[in-house]
Amino acid sequence: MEAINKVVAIVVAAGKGKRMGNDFNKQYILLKNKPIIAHTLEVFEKSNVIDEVILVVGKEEIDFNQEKIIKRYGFQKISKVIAGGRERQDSVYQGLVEVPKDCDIVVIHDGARPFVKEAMLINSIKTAEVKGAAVIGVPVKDTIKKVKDTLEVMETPERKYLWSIQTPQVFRYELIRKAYEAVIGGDILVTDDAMAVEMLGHPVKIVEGSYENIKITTPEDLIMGERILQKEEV
Ligand SMILES: Nc1ccn([C@@H]2O[C@H](COP(=O)(O)OP(=O)(O)OP(=O)(O)O)[C@@H](O)[C@H]2O)c(=O)n1
Ligand SMILES: C[C@](O)(CO)[C@H](O)COP(=O)(O)O
Repeated sequence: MEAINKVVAIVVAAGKGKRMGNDFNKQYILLKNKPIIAHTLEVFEKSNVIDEVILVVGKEEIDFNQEKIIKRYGFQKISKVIAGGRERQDSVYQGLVEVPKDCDIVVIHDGARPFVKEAMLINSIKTAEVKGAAVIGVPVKDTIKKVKDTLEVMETPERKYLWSIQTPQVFRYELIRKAYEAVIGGDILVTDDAMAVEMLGHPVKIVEGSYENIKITTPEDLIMGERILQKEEV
């Protein structure tokens, strides 16, 4: 196993938050009086295994993030705040382009997942050091069906093989850069980072995470988020 020098995190927060239904980016909604994105960045700031953070935000939100998030909460590890792209994959790619050359491991994380834990970072980084690619996930609890556009069921995959995938998703830098170079500009939309790596034919290992590592997507998730924070305070 090669020695690890530098671990860089790319936190993507350049989405529009359409499913939340507000006229502003959902990442700035307050949970316990703090913006969602600040909760997320705090975990990376305090982490012992993250050296540097690249924050990817909407083009018009760069100044806001510098002033109201980074300065306001005193984040020191954020080396760059850059503009994202149209799709999540474009935002991740913009981040990858900015990763310094001496980086060995890249940790990609959704800004909208504020309940990421240090243990998830440690375990996924350790696994990616050995395997090249590791993603956090949990076994699905519901039965999942593959359906047609008409909502007619096509098949029911065996549940024991189905996992719900979250972020962080962690990779050796050369591997994820190569995987994204192959995807960007093409027709395929990858819905997570591992999918780009899988398309290269490289194996990806799942590291078990937590059902609380939710992505804040719709208004119900805010209620769940407040509950999770309340529980953590006790
Ligand atoms: N062009 C995009 C789209 C998404 N993201 C980020 O990717 C993460 C996961 O995306 P999602 O939850 O879908 O966020 P939005 O795209 O903002 O939500 P919606 O699809 O409801 O508009 C979020 O942290 C989001 O900010 C991004 O950086 N750039
Ligand atoms: C990357 C991801 O969070 C893994 O679950 C998810 O696929 C992002 O999807 P979105 O539609 O961009 O929120």
